[in-house]
Amino acid sequence: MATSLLSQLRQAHPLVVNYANFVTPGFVANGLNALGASPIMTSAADEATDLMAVADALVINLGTINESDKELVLTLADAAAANNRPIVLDPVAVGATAYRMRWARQLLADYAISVIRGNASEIAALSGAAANAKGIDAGETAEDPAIIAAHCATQYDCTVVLSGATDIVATPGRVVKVTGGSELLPAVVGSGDLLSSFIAAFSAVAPDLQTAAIAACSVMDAAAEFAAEDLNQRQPGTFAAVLMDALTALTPERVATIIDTVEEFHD
Ligand SMILES: Nc1ncnc2c1ncn2[C@@H]1O[C@H](COP(=O)(O)OP(=O)(O)OP(=O)(O)O)[C@@H](O)[C@H]1O
Ligand SMILES: Cc1ncsc1CCO
Ligand SMILES: [Mg+2]
Repeated sequence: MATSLLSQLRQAHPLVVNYANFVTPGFVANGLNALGASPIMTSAADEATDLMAVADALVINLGTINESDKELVLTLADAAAANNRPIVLDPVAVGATAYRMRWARQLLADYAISVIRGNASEIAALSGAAANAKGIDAGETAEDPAIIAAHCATQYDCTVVLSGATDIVATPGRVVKVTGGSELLPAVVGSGDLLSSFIAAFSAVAPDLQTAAIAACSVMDAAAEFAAEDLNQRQPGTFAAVLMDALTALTPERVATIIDTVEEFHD
C-alpha cells in the first residue's frame, strides 16, 4: 500500500505549502523534494490565498509561531478549507507554554484539522494527559502511547500520529503501529517536522488520511534504515545528508520489505 502510494506521489508531485518554523525549513524542503513532492514555504499573508488555490495540502508547524504571523496562518487555513485541502498540524512543544497551547487549541477549534503529528509529550499534552517534556523532545508519558493517541484522535475527531520508536497512527476507533526506522532519526532536529510534511504530501494521493499517515511513517522509517546502514549513533550530521540520498533512491519494493504494521481497535 505505502508501496504504490510512493509511485503515485512521485507521479503527482504534490505541492505542499509549509508554514514552517525558522529552525528546519531547509531540511524540510530538501526532504520533500527528495521524496518526490514539491515544497513551498511562505511568510506573506498577501499571497496565502493564491498559494492555497494551487496547493495540494498545508502544514502548520507551531515551532516558532508568533503573533505577527497570525494573519498569514489564519489566511492559509481559511484558504485550505475553502479549497478542501487537508491541514496537518505539528504542535511543536505544545505542552511547554500556555501560548503554544492556546494557538493549537484555537486552530483545532476553528478549523477541520486533518492530521495532528507530534511526539509523545506533545500528543499527551494536547489530550490533557500528564507529560514531563520541557522543550521539543518527547520526554516520558505515564500512559500507553497508543491509548493517548486514540484519545487524542477521538477528542479532536481527526487522524493523530504520535511519533517515536514506534509510530502510532490513530483515527477514531482504529490504531495502527508502524515499526522500523533508526535511532539516528530523533538525533536530527527536524525529522519530526519532515514527517509532518510527508503526511501532507501523501494526503494528496492516498484514499484517506490514515492511509496517508501510515505511508508517510513507513517511507520515513524505510529511508532511515537505508541511510543508517553504514553509520553509527555518533554520525547524525552525516545521517541527515544521507537521508536525503536514501529518500531519493527509495523504491516501493524496499519500503515493502522493511516495514511492519500492526492494527488494533480502540473504543
Ligand atoms: N527511538 C527511535 N527509534 C527510531 N525512530 C525514532 C525514534 N524516535 C523517533 N523516531 C522517528 O523519528 C522521526 C521524528 O519523530 P520524533 O518523535 O523524534 O519527532 P519530533 O520530536 O517532533 O522531532 P523534531 O521536533 O526534532 O522534528 C519519526 O519518523 C519517528 O518514527
Ligand atoms: C528546536 C526547535 N525550536 C522550535 S522549532 C524547532 C525544531 C523542531 O521542531
Ligand atoms: Mg517536533
